[in-house]
Amino acid sequence: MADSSPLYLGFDLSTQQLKGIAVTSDLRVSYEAVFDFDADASGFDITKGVMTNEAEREVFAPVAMWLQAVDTVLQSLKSKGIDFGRVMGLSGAGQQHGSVYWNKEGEYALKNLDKDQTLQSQLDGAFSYPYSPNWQDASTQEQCDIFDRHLGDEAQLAINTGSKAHHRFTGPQILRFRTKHAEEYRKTSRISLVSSFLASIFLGRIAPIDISDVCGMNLWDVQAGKYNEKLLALAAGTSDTSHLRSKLGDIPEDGGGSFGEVSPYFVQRFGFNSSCKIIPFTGDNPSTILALPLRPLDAMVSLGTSTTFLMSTPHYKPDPAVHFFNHPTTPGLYMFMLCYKNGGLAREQIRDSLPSNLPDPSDPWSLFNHHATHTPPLGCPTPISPLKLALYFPRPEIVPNVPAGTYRFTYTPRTPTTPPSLSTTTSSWSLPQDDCRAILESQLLSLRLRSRNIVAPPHPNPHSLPPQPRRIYLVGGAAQNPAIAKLAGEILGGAEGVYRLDVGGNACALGSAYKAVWAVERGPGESFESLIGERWREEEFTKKVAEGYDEELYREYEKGVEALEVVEEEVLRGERVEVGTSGAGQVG
Ligand SMILES: Nc1ncnc2c1ncn2[C@@H]1O[C@H](COP(=O)(O)OP(=O)(O)O)[C@@H](O)[C@H]1O
Ligand SMILES: O=C(CO)[C@@H](O)[C@H](O)COP(=O)(O)O
Repeated sequence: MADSSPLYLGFDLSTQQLKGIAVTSDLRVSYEAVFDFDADASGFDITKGVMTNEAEREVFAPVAMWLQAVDTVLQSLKSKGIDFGRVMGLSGAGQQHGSVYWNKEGEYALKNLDKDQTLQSQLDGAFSYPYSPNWQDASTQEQCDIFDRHLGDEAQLAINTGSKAHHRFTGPQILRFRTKHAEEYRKTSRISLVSSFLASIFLGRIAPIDISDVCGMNLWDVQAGKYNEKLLALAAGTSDTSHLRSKLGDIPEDGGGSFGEVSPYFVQRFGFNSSCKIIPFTGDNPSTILALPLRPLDAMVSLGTSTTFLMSTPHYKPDPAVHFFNHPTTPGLYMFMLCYKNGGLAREQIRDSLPSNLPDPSDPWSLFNHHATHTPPLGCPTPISPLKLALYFPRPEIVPNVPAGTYRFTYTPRTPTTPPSLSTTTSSWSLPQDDCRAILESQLLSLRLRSRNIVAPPHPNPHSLPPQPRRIYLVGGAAQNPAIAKLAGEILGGAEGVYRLDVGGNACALGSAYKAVWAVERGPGESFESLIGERWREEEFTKKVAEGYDEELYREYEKGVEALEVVEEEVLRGERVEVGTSGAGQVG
């Protein structure tokens, strides 16, 4: 007899792919499909999922490509045998901050889709602007300066909206769009985030922006739970904010409340159950923390195109160096985040600079990993050698906010009798092999430096350990890499070890599918943590991939944290630094 038990779908519209995943009520993955933009999209001049205009530091993606991806991922799930009639709820996630500009005709077209035609062919003209600014965009420094000043200073903006102004945040992006593309802005009837854009496609009308993802705009007053009128007026260019407000729409507070049933287009074209509920789609990072019942002091490190460090916390401690968002499901909780632009692609660049003879021809990372694990910590062959530390930023970085470049240093830590010294000479470096450990170290040391306050446990510290996460969960493409897992434990600690989510697929899409399970099956007042926590099987769904805290190494890396602070100050000062995009010898 055919299986008629419920299924729940989750999607992840990230930088390089659209992923779809189906899970059962007991949280097991039953179907998965991926559409890789570079490999599978046709008709778009993209690289790594995006287009660029270097002159203006713009990075953007064609919206029509995402429509092509939705059709294809659904076809692919169907060809794998999924019965969409079993799907009782669906949710999803989008790369954060990106905005989609709809026109009036688009809103009409969305409500009147013909089952015999593709989404792309029917919605190609639905947008007043065909591109979505990508989170890697760095074109809005001028607008960020204005945003940071608007409430007083960047600390005040962070207190109000959870973050200081960032290039990629939607408020500064809308301000630039309104002035640079005035005619397109005038023709814009609605503005979606990437997450609410994807929800709109499934809903057949414009879906509201989600309560967590709205915090990635520099427009939402997190504690007041409403748009900040002054910031809205700044983005709108007028004290009458009603037009921008209606373009953005209202924000429902309940991350689990249904928007309504799936659009008839999907019922007729793919055989969806007409009572399948559309659950608010959130940002890819908020969705990632829903891939497991994360406890306070557990941390997730997402190693995708970007690197993000994520925690769920009841404490709102905004600061210009970090981000706070509303938690996607649970009022009273927040998501703490650090985000770096130069994650996976920067690591790939170093991997690709190595000779091509791999120790394991089936693993393109094998030589990189060999060097990363056979180079001593901080590149120090003896306890008295200077440390090697470098920043690798093929794109302008977020934290610290510095231009693209490779910045290599040697550093001698302070002693009781001598001051520290920093040098830009790289004569002691063996290149490119020393870069392999150095890139992982500087990326992880930055996470340690900036999460110090948030991982500090309440007193008294039960383990008497230095501040560090309890468990570290690695997710994203590079979570498969054993060298990265090992160094994550050595540098970040992890009192209970380093784990990888082992449910298959992709944590972000999985988190969305779990959100749909919770939203549809929850009892009155039942929290996400409680429902998912009861069905979760930690031993089966996760795998320990590294030991975590090692007292000696952890202490050793305190020198690395000290060195990183000095190096970042130096690079921010920019006095002795020549900026380039790759290669050795670009520093002073
Ligand atoms: N074994 C590996 N070691 C290191 N990096 C890897 C490995 N496998 C995949 N990656 C990296 O993962 C990245 C893609 O991760 P993914 O989470 O799918 O990205 P996104 O969600 O940003 O599209 C790629 O940039 C690739 O370099
Ligand atoms: O900008 C951020 C978070 O603030 C990024 O994390 C994006 O949300 C996209 O991430 P990936 O495509 O790497 O998953």
